[in-house]
Amino acid sequence: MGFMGMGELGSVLASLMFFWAILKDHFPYRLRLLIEKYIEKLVKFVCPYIEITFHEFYGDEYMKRSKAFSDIQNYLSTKATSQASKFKADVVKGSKSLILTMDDHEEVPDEFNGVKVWWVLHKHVTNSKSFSYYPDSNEKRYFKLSFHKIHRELITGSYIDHVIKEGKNVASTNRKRKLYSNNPSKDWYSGWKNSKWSHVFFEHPATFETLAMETKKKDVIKEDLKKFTQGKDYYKKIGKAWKRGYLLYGPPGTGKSTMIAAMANFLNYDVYDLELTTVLNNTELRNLLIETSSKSIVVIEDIDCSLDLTGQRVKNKNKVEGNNKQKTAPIKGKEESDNKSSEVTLSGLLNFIDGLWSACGGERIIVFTTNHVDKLDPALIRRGRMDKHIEMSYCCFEAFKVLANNYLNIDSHELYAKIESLLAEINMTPADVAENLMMKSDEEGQASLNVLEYKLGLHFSGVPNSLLQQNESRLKAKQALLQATTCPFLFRTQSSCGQQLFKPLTQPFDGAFGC
Ligand SMILES: Nc1ncnc2c1ncn2[C@@H]1O[C@H](COP(=O)(O)OP(=O)(O)OP(=O)(O)O)[C@@H](O)[C@H]1O
Ligand SMILES: [Mg+2]
Repeated sequence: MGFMGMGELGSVLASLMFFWAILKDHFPYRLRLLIEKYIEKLVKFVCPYIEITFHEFYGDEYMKRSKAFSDIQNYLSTKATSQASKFKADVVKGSKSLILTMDDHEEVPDEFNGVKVWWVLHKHVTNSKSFSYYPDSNEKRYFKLSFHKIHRELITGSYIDHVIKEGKNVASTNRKRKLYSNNPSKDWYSGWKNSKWSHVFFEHPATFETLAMETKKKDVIKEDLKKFTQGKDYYKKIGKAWKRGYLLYGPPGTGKSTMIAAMANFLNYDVYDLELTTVLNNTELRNLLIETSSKSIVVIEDIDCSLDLTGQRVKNKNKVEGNNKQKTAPIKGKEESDNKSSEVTLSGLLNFIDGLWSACGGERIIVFTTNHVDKLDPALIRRGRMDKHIEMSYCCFEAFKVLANNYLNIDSHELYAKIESLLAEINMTPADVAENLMMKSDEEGQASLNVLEYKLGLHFSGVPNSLLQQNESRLKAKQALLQATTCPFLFRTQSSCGQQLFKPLTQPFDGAFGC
């Protein structure tokens, strides 16, 4: 017999209970207890279903919201949309979108390993006059899970765990991610709460799809990240802390910071942007890192600039040898006005990377970026500390195609062959290419009104200074490339407008080159 078939019996019992609730005060106390005992037995006998309740709050005065309740709520929000007919829409703080949850008393069925269960959200209103910190303490909500008693083991053993785990997953994909930056230690205890990190919501749009890089290289990185996130048991088995270090290196404008944003978006992790120049010593560093949460990327940008990592060991050695009690000041040009020098050392950083900090569990990725990989102490970047070294290099043709697709929405163009050969010849960063392909929105607006203005909108940002130092033939090649990369923009604009608003430029203007 299905659960719904039990419905009639259930309603008979419910009516019985209803009348009992009205009449019970007229019965003597002992008789009342006896009747209640038999009613309970009767219910158990005719109804082979078990019910488990999960209350929203627990505790008497200092009520705490139950984590299990919110996990179940999240889990059921995915089921409710396909199964229930009445919903409640909620804007949950820190969540990306509106969350649909089942309405009160709405029943949502679910199935697990072929076993059917039913969830209902109930509301219980009490007339209690007791004082509580919870504003709506007279209204108590709880989920009721019903299932056949022959499945007791399966449901209590694995189904509830499954619900809680899935609920947590839903919460983590729904929540808005955060970008944290470390505060100077003098501000840590100034407010009413501990504030080592301050945060904003992380809304960087970069993804691996929009990242200009060879597809193969991107796939390797994505695979590596995926393996890491799924590797909890593996890391436990081999006795290593669950962390992974990446070193991104390459010239400015090759997409190192963009790659970090793409990683964070891919993994759905928070980002901790650690500014080492404001960290005074290793203890502060440790305190900061201990407060990072699991599922996060800790980023230290431009390590070669923020710490004199190469010289640190030598300096320390000199200090010991010369018995010099003076403090080393490894950070270059830092906080002179503050009159405090940072004592963060290479070994402090290494110890943390090596796993003392990671002992507080949770999956963490640490990313270092640098423009000068050759400047770094080999001890810092040896394998095992930085598990993966990723070179971000100048724009290759494949990367150019990604950018052209992002910015101009085109997959091919007659100029592509020319661009390909030019890119093989000269070094141009993806940032340079992107700048040339980008429509400047202000000018774009005016463009629809005035063709001449529109032409100015095509004006790309001049020739970089570094070019002037290059020899003449390379300069020419670069100019030709700038010209070629800009042309698809002209062509696209013509076709998308449906009519020829303007002819492709024939005259160079403002140092730029016409097609
Ligand atoms: N590989 C890339 N894919 C897509 N866009 C890129 C790429 N590289 C650079 N860009 C564009 O150039 C801009 C600058 O790139 P980004 O800040 O990531 O460079 P960087 O390598 O971190 O430079 P720096 O070393 O100066 O910090 C980005 O906003 C992005 O629009
Ligand atoms: Mg950067």
